[in-house]
Amino acid sequence: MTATKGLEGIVAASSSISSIIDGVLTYRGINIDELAEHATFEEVAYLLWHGHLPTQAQLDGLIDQFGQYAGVPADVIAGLRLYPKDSNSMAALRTAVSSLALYDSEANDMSREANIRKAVKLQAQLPTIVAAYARIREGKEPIAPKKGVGIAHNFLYMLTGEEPAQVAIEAMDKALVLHADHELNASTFAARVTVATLSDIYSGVTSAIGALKGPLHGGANEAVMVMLDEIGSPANLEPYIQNKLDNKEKVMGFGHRVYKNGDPRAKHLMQMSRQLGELNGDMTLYEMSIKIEELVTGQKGLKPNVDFYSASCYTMLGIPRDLFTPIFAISRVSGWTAHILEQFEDNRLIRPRAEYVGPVNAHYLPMAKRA
Ligand SMILES: CC(=O)SCCNC(=O)CCNC(=O)[C@H](O)C(C)(C)COP(=O)(O)OP(=O)(O)OC[C@H]1O[C@@H](n2cnc3c(N)ncnc32)[C@H](O)[C@@H]1OP(=O)(O)O
Ligand SMILES: O=C([O-])CC(=O)C(=O)O
Repeated sequence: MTATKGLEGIVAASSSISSIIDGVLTYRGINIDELAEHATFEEVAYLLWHGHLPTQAQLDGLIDQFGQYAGVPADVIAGLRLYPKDSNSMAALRTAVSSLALYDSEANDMSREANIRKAVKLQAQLPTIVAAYARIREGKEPIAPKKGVGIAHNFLYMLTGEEPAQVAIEAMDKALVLHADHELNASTFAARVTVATLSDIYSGVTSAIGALKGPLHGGANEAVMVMLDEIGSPANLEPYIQNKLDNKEKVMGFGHRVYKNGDPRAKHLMQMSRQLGELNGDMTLYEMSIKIEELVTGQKGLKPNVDFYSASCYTMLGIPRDLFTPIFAISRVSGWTAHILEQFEDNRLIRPRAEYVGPVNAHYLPMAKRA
């Protein structure tokens, strides 16, 4: 038995949710470029869960359900108030999502109907939790969700307490569409491994949030902004990046396990970054990002991934950098739950083998004989 480090190239599940074939990403067979152009996030969530785009009535029904479920149990909000104010925002989200199960009477109901309902609940409640935690740690009161508006609109509203500009809603909505699913990425795999033991959907999503948090995965979007902040001004950019490249340090937001010729989502985020810069009348972050891409791609051949331009976009939308990865989770919970539902449909325990490289023929030593 020989291990493949990082399971590179291993096909570990069959799925009909999203595909990456020859560098083209589709959700249920629809090219991401078409969805980024035309679809709302609510349509995409429906598509991922049900396998087809919703009719108007189905879409209205889903938005109604989001309105019905977006409130978070008072005890979960009370819990957020107890977390240390400087908690990592993904750790706070992971803890709060895990606690949601305690207040859901159907948390352990494994029927498909209950699981679909819980997927919709989780999708509705994650934005409420992220916005509430962001406000609580600043000493502000959480804002109750609105009914009848989309996830992007509601999230921005709950974060600021103000009616968001249409352009901000559209940008956030497109970002959510672009992040919704991505085949067997690490967090989705974590979710599938967890529920393949026939554990519940809350456990699966909690595992997924833990996996998304890391800087080699979703946490890279925050790390990109840390890097842009460290660079500070365009004059420092070239020496900063050159130093990283010379020292073989990773430049966050570049490279990908599957895409070697570029991530098809990055161009949409790059365009959004440019447009937001134009609207704000400040092109600094966009131009710095373009320059970093020129240097890293020019010298290493590495292309930006989904996390690179999302960092400048979210910053230009006025979002604090440690909410970038929680926003990724707000979108990806649609994909995680679609994969959990798919796993339950044809489940088998996921239990690979390890190549043993430890000592052999070792023996128990009495305490007195140990060094
Ligand atoms: C939503 C997402 O999860 S998208 C990915 C987000 N993560 C990041 O942006 C973090 C930065 N990128 C990386 O760490 C990697 O490219 C990953 C984790 C995305 C993919 O990792 P892997 O497929 O395991 O590639 P691996 O890390 O082995 O890299 C292969 C080579 O490219 C180099 N490399 C890969 N990414 C980068 C990078 N961002 N900057 C500099 N060098 C890099 C590695 O150092 C390695 O070089 P070597 O062969 O000389 O040792
Ligand atoms: O697929 C991956 O490995 C990471 C990624 O881009 C995503 O999860 O969106």
